[in-house]
Amino acid sequence: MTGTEVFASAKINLTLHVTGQRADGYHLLDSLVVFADIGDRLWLRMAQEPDLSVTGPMAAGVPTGPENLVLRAAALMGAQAEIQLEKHLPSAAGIGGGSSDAAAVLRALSGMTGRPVPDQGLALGADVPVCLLAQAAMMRGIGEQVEAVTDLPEIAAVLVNPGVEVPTGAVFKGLARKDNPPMTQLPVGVDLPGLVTWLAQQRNDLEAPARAVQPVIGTALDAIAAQAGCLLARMSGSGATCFGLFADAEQAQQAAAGLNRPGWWVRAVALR
Ligand SMILES: C[C@@](CO)(OP(=O)(O)O)[C@H](O)COP(=O)(O)OP(=O)(O)OC[C@H]1O[C@@H](n2ccc(N)nc2=O)[C@H](O)[C@@H]1O
Ligand SMILES: Nc1ncnc2c1ncn2[C@@H]1O[C@H](COP(=O)(O)OP(=O)(O)O)[C@@H](O)[C@H]1O
Repeated sequence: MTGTEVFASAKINLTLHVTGQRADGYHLLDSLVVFADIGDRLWLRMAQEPDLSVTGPMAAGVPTGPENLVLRAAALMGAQAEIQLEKHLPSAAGIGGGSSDAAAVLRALSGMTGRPVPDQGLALGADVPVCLLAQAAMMRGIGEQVEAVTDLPEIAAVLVNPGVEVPTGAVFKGLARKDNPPMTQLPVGVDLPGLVTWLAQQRNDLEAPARAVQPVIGTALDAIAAQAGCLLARMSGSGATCFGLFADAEQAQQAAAGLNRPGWWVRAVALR
């Protein structure tokens, strides 16, 4: 399909602290979010009726009806669009695939129609505002407070999804405590060693409940940590995708080769 092409990059929560819960059940977060140089590709154009086709290596199981977040994004913008979505990111994986797709459509349709995006797209999901920004950010509230972080170093990393889907709501429900401490202050102008030292003192509070739902997450984290040069291994979002950080792209690529297991999705990436 021809039309406007947009890119929806993978979102990675380098940290994810759950610091409270609102009366409506949504949790308060304190998270440092970055984006990878891999993602889904979309093409869209205005049409008489909404239409969606989903292709690509990770298309299996992705809804093609009006529940798909890209069609919900078009509806939120009051636009009729024909959309082709080429899925490269695993779904229900803690890397915001659907949210990033929705944000890419909101951004494109806002540009095409001149209409502002209502409420940063929060109605489509807590991860949509940060995906709309699509750059390193501190994310707070339930996800609606996003503040760009412009002085992070680029980080070589490997992403590993051990082939299981994790439903976000179930992981939040499994939290033992909802009132955990927030992140400590991120040092200004931090370099990679300083960032890794700081990250090692932060947490992903959803890791324990996600591992209870899918113990293979622990296997993935151990396998990443065992790769030569791995500086830090953590889970992103509500899982199951985990990441390892490395000093350079060559080490991340070697780690990716070492993590090749049947059914695992493994990619060497740059995070920024
Ligand atoms: C956990 C995070 C961290 O970035 O990432 P993912 O694991 O989805 O990638 C996000 O907060 C997920 O955002 P998103 O996937 O858009 O969530 P939503 O559709 O709004 O909510 C799905 C479910 O997660 C729970 N939820 C989500 C966000 C939040 N701040 N508190 C919650 O309790 C609610 O139970 C909700 O019903
Ligand atoms: N464009 C989309 N891409 C992937 N999943 C989608 C999309 N639209 C709706 N979904 C639904 O959203 C669920 C969560 O997918 P996703 O947004 O990738 O999760 P996460 O934010 O945990 O990575 C999927 O199981 C799928 O049914």
